[in-house]
Amino acid sequence: MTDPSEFQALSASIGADLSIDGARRLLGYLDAMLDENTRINLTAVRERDAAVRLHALDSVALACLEPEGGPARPPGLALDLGTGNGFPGVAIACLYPDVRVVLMDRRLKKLHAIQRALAAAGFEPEQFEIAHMDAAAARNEGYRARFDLITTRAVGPPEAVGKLAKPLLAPGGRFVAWMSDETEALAKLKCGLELAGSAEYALPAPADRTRRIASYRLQER
Ligand SMILES: C[S@@+](CC[C@H](N)C(=O)[O-])C[C@H]1O[C@@H](n2cnc3c(N)ncnc32)[C@H](O)[C@@H]1O
Repeated sequence: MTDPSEFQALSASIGADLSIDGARRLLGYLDAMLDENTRINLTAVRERDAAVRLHALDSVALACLEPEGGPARPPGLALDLGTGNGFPGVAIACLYPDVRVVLMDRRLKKLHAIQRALAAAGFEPEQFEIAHMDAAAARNEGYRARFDLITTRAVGPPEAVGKLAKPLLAPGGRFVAWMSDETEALAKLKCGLELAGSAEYALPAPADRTRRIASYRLQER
């Protein structure tokens, strides 16, 4: 059973710098989310060791991008678009304790389950905002040009999700997408975002797979 110091070492092994407190908080959330998952379908990954790697470790890979492609400094306001089970949004809060994270999804039941898991794991509610909406409507709901960081994992192809994210990015903000190693990190997305950096990393057993994360910024004209 992976404990916080082991998880901190796993994070370091893929190039992600996570504090011991961040590791403790993230594993606490993972356990609470897996408990919620016994009642509402949040993830198909039910076994803890696999979930530690496929959800928690994969999410902290965000920090592998710094400083080139990711946030050069902790982002002020971040959005996890299509948060589902709370990953990678909750990991952003554990990597950057001063950041406020908007967890957005169109499925209310999932958002309620995330809220219960956050409370059970002892997170301060002020660090999060729960946004129940389709991301396509977010620009008209007060979220236009607001975010320093927008993450998306397992929601759709970067081209499609980038189109939803672009109007929500603040100047200088980054759109970060997770992909399998077979998916190419495109130099430009059709919506007008360009590649700022990418990283490849291997998730250890029992996950055993290579992953890629890519960061995009608004294209300069
Ligand atoms: C497969 S889950 C991914 C969950 C989590 N991000 C992860 O990496 O495990 C995809 C989630 O995206 C949400 N979603 C898909 N399209 C969306 C949209 N346009 N706006 C808001 N949420 C969306 C779905 O409701 C679902 O909860």
